[in-house]
Amino acid sequence: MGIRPTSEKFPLLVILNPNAGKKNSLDVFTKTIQPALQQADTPYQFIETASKGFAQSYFKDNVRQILIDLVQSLAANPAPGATQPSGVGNEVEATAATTGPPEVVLRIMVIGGDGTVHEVINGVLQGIHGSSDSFVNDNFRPMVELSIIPLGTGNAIATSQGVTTPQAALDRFLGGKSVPLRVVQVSQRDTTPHTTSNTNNSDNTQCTWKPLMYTAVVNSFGLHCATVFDAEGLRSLGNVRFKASALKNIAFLKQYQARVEIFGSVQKYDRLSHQLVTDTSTTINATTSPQQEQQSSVTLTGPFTYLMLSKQSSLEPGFVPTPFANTSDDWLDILAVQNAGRGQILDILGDALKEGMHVKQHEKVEYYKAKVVEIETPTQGRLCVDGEFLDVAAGPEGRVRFEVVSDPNIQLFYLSV
Ligand SMILES: Nc1ncnc2c1ncn2[C@@H]1O[C@H](COP(=O)(O)OP(=O)(O)OP(=O)(O)O)[C@@H](O)[C@H]1O
Repeated sequence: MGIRPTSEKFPLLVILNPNAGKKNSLDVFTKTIQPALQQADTPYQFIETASKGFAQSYFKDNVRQILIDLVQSLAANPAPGATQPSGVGNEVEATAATTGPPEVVLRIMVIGGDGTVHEVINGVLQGIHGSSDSFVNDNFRPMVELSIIPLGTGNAIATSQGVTTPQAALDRFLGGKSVPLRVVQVSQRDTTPHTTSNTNNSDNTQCTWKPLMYTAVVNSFGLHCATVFDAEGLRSLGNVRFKASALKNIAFLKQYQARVEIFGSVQKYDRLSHQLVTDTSTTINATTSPQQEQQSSVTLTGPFTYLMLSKQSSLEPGFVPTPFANTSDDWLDILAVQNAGRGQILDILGDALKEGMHVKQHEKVEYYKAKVVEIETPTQGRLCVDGEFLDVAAGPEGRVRFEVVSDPNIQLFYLSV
């Protein structure tokens, strides 16, 4: 995919999905974003996605060269007082980086929705770590700063930061402030005996995990997953497609069989004190034995009506299913509703539309903050992972693991706020 920025074009890459949301992103870019960038004297390279998967492939194929160009450009023209960037892989000779980490910031403006952001994140990480020689390490660790212009349907990441219009997002970008954007690794049980050192022993046998992708928004099972799945086929309805799909799935409400296990540290929402309470018996510390680490701290046996594992508090303006979720913390927020009837789930979702009242009010709502969660379904099941779908095999071999990543070589992302 030919286009990539050259050093004189830095510091900004703009990637635009013309198919997102109301399909007006190109228009908004031309009328609002482009003039503002020109006025702010911000040079940029523009990339328009041509199809689903384009953004991911683009970054997978090009991010290495993009970073090399950026490092060379910074080395040739260092900002006054800036730390010199050190080398990337073998291509760039290490420069005299003697104090502090290299300050290499790759800025990417994403014009579209959460699906496009998901592709950018996964493409960047595949490009950096996909080949045998990952070139990001303690000596070279760039920041990847995302500025999201919310022109998708839900825009969960931007909405969770209180940004609901392109102009507000543009103002945040121009303001230059950013916070960490933490991602969740999604892995599936690897039944072939070899590879990763990432082990867990949830059923008392040695188990390895095959990383599948990273998510930054929401993973779900049950009603929410079915709603997103059916809404894909209703794209022609525009933004009301989620409501139409949700109503259909509530009318024909199903309960979804699964077993959910939370490992390690857990906080649970306590409806009496109205706060999150840490279960100290689950806290992992120096005295925790490997056996204790491998036992689940919480097990939910279902059946589930609604199950959501989220890094964002809001999925669209006003809809706040996981009100304590924080883009920048290292927790994964879990909303679990087991075996609820139609009236109960309507009440719960109605209150989630009132800025997250459901957590305070409904006995059927369980709310946790966790680090590692595993899901297993007794029959073939479907998970929604940032708007994509993962069909999982029945039983232990289809088990899926969600883990907020602590590896600094993965946690490269920042968000303009
Ligand atoms: N040029 C294109 N043509 C068709 N689909 C595209 C194109 N570029 C990207 N896509 C796909 O469009 C899908 C929807 O994009 P995106 O998520 O950005 O918008 P959305 O679904 O409207 O918003 P949100 O995810 O915030 O609800 C993504 O799966 C993305 O891969």
